[in-house]
Amino acid sequence: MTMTMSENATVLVTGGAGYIGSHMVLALRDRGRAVVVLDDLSTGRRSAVPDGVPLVEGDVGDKALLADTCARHGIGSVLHFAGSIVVPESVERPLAYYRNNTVKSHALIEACVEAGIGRFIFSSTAAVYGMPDRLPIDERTPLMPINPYGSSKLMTEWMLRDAAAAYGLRYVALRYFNVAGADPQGRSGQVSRVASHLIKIAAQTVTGQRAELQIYGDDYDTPDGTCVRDYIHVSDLADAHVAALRHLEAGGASEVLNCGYGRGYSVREVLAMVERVTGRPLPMRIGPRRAGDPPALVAGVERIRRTLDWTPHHDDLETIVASALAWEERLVKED
Ligand SMILES: NC(=O)c1ccc[n+]([C@@H]2O[C@H](COP(=O)([O-])OP(=O)(O)OC[C@H]3O[C@@H](n4cnc5c(N)ncnc54)[C@H](O)[C@@H]3O)[C@@H](O)[C@H]2O)c1
Ligand SMILES: O=c1ccn([C@@H]2O[C@H](COP(=O)(O)OP(=O)(O)O[C@H]3O[C@H](CO)[C@@H](O)[C@H](O)[C@H]3O)[C@@H](O)[C@H]2O)c(=O)[nH]1
Repeated sequence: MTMTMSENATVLVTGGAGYIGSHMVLALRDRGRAVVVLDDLSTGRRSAVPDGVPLVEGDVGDKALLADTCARHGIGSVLHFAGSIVVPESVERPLAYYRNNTVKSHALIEACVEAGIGRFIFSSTAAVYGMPDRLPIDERTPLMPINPYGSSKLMTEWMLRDAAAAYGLRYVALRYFNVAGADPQGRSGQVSRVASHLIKIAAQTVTGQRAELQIYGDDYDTPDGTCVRDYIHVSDLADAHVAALRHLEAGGASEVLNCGYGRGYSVREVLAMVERVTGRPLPMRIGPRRAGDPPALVAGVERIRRTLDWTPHHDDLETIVASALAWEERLVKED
């Protein structure tokens, strides 16, 4: 397949040494695209950036570095993953979250406008919806984040909306639901030890790094009393970004799109799958509810299916869980 001019331009992936960003780099490289990573390695790892991919080690809020990087590498599109992601930490340190997620995104968007970079893809989150009472959650659902993390992301969506109107930038904001799993070829996965995500914690428990797992509440108004989430495989999520990039490169309009499968699994269902994959009981107990957990979050996916040429390939809880466990086992062996 021949590439168009815009497909020849290098893609800047901020946060490309992190969990989702590293899968993004793989997805782009697998398609022969030129990629540069900008990451301060605060939670990411140098080893997550494949050989041959330039890593600019620095801060996404550093405008001089951004201008230099964009000019030096001939950047045509920016995929913005860099940020702080731990919801309870955002409650304790809100200003740090607004600085890292909102203020630094402002610097990046401004640098793109100044450099004439017209395509931008942003990692947003289902946390912008807060506690919606109707499922599935479509993109017209009122935006009422209930924590600074969600607010910091929503403010970035708004900056993009307004910058697009004023300066002609085109963007896609993808509101991820629950991202999980690892590269099917075992090239990357979730590396951070300070994990709060259910499937990562289950994998740490299976590999003996934790004695047991706690279910945060079994008295929710859901079929089995535990919270329901829409788990999307990280490689399908990366492919959705590739589709979003193609959409923008083909001249498509700015879009805000949910990114999930449109199906929910309860915490108990996820843990039962972990037990099925390992063939062993998982040490667990019921604990109190975790503050700020909505009972159920399931993506309305009509808009993304209509807008992007995106076909998920790993829409299967067993695949998600098995790939996360395989990655965790590999991490433990390496240590
Ligand atoms: N993991 C999820 O379930 C989930 C859900 C919704 C949205 N998101 C969003 O996806 C993005 C990636 O999340 P992740 O799970 O890969 O997290 P991660 O912590 O693994 O990756 C974030 C990366 O950004 C880098 N970074 C952070 N601040 C930076 C800065 N100021 N300058 C340069 N680099 C910086 C980190 O070193 C890390 O490599 C985030 O923006 C997050 O808000 C994640
Ligand atoms: O040890 C654990 C960890 C989690 N859970 C539960 O598992 C569910 C999923 O939790 P988690 O994996 O932490 O994800 P969420 O809290 O749903 O948040 C994720 O998904 C959101 C979008 O849905 C994103 O905005 C967030 O960034 C991302 O962390 C929740 O009901 C938790 O209470 C447990 O019961 N025990």
